[in-house]
Amino acid sequence: MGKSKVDSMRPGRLQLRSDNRKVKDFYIGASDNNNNNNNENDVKLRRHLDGEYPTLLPPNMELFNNQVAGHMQDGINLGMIKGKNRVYKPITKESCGRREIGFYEDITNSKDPILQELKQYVPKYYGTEVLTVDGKDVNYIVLDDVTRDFKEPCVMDIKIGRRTYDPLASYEKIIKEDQKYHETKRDLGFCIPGFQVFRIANGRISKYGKDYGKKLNKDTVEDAFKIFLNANSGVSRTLIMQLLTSLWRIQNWARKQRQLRIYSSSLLLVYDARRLRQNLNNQQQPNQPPPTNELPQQPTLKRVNSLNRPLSVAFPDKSGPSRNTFSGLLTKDGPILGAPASPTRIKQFSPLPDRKTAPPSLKRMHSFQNNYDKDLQCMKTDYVDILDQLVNTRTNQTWATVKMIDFAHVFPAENCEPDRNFLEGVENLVKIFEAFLIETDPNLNGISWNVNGSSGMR
Ligand SMILES: Nc1ncnc2c1ncn2[C@@H]1O[C@H](COP(=O)(O)OP(=O)(O)OP(=O)(O)O)[C@@H](O)[C@H]1O
Ligand SMILES: O=P(O)(O)O[C@@H]1[C@H](O)[C@H](O)[C@@H](OP(=O)(O)O)[C@H](OP(=O)(O)O)[C@H]1O
Repeated sequence: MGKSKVDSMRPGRLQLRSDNRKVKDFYIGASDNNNNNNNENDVKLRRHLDGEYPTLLPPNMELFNNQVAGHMQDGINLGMIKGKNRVYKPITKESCGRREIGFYEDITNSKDPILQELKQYVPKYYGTEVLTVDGKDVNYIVLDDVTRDFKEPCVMDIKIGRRTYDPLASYEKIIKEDQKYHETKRDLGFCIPGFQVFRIANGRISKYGKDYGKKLNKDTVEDAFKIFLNANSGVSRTLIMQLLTSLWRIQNWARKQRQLRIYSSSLLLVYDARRLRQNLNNQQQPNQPPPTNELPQQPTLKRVNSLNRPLSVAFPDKSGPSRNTFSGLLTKDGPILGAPASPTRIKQFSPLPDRKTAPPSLKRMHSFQNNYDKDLQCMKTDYVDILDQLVNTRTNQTWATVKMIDFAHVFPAENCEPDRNFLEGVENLVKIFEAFLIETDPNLNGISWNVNGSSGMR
């Protein structure tokens, strides 16, 4: 397929345009296909490993610690940089940069409903910016940091597709790509180039790189997911359900879309281990009676942790479309997405106290004024607590989500078929997470996950 054919514009189709903001001076990494200066790179790498190659970044910028895959800042390649709440992705290959910028700008401006829906599944795009790094001007794509709200961000990069090269790939590139992550790509249509997890037990971070991912196969991949989900500290069906809800939406979109071919892009699974820890702690202490010195009938917040309640209690994704909320109906072909559900709260509230049926403590008589002030103070504290939790409920309801990233190899479709290469990977991923949900449903078969991540009978 010729380049002009691939890049040609079609009415009503995604148009991949060239970027008119020129990069002043490309910083070419060692992994660039056109790059032959290996000696120079070896020297740079050695200097970097010896600590002699500090990266000079613009003020208020730092290397992005939560990057789990892709080209990393290592003295040879440029990696992701972080500014306030945003990440900066360097453009090191002109064609990849042009396609990725074209992709983000097209979905930003498009009126096509499919592309508009897609916006909800990708990080918000803030255009491009030239930054001076190590004395060189580099063009960066600026995106919302998907981990920005998380205290202990657990991040997994899952590269989608059995085929991870685009229609313009050279023969060498095709061979190189086909040899990597061979088993998981062949059997599952995706691979795991990297992930990081904050351990619930000790708060320490563990990072798993591409060497780990390249050894995985269809059986061991489950262990990788269980490590990522912190399964050895307990199973949070809330966590699985939140991730699955995002995955279902992406799957639903991928089943509908006909205009794009998405090669070598990733799904980024993210969650906050801090919130998982709270969730697991609450699960361990369900329905604890209130301390005896508390007012009876005090307004209480009951956290509903169990996912045994109807699946219609979907977890709305902050960025998710209300149109595509999970209807609660799960068929053999997957979930049915339906009309907007009424806003769902993870927490449920018991009725406010009926102060007319006042508890004994309210009837103390020695000083009306004294009692009144204390009671008022007590009520205020109660309501501040409720308000606080209500606010948190509204703003931080979702603490796990999935975003689509890396669009350097997106091409317009040449026929009206779905993108089977992309869809197949997403569907297999969904199946794995659905199986986790079923495996851990105490009402269905009483199976729980044991410490090393595999499942076993209780
Ligand atoms: N918007 C984002 N928010 C948070 N982290 C992100 C975001 N985009 C990318 N990342 C992090 O950076 C990593 C690399 O991103 P990306 O795949 O876009 O880069 P890349 O260098 O093109 O990768 P590759 O070498 O696979 O082509 C991801 O695995 C993820 O950890
Ligand atoms: O997971 P790995 O083993 O790091 O493999 C890399 C990964 O496939 C990247 O997507 C690719 O960059 P592009 O998407 O830009 O092609 C890079 O190609 P490269 O070596 O040609 O940079 C590969 O090396």
